[in-house]
Amino acid sequence: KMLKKVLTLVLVTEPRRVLLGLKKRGFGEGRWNGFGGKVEKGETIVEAAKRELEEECGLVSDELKRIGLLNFEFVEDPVLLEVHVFTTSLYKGIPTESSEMKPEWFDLSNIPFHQMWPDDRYWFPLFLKGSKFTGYFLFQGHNDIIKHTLTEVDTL
Ligand SMILES: CNc1cc(N2CCOCC2)nc(N)n1
Repeated sequence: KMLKKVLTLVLVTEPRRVLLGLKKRGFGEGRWNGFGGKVEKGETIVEAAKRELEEECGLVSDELKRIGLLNFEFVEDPVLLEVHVFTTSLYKGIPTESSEMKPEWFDLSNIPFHQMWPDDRYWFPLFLKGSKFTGYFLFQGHNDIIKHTLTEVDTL
């Protein structure tokens, strides 16, 4: 039976831009991504998403919208990652570099997919057009997707 790790991912948007952070260490180091991480004991998934957003880039948001549920498996690792994806355009604060992330705004026509997790090429277009989605990605290492499913859904 697979061990499951519940994680969060928050994408902050402005009309023609999305805020991404360059991961400075640890899992996904060197890749641009939304903000997020682990769900601690005693907090809900949304509370964890809000906490990680503030810890990683200094933004506070009261209104996170659930847009996706992604499951990641790695051939050589028994832990399944269950990533809850959120987005918001309502926030307070200025994006600020942290020990974990260096934040930068990207024009929607210039997303740095070559420097992101490879699965993002699949689901980012659904996120950008406002769809909700569920997906599964089987990785070999951290760069190769050997199998995936991705479905647009009406409700998560
Ligand atoms: C494996 N592919 C992933 C993983 C991931 N994250 C895992 C760690 O927590 C934050 C989100 N995020 C993306 N875009 N792709």
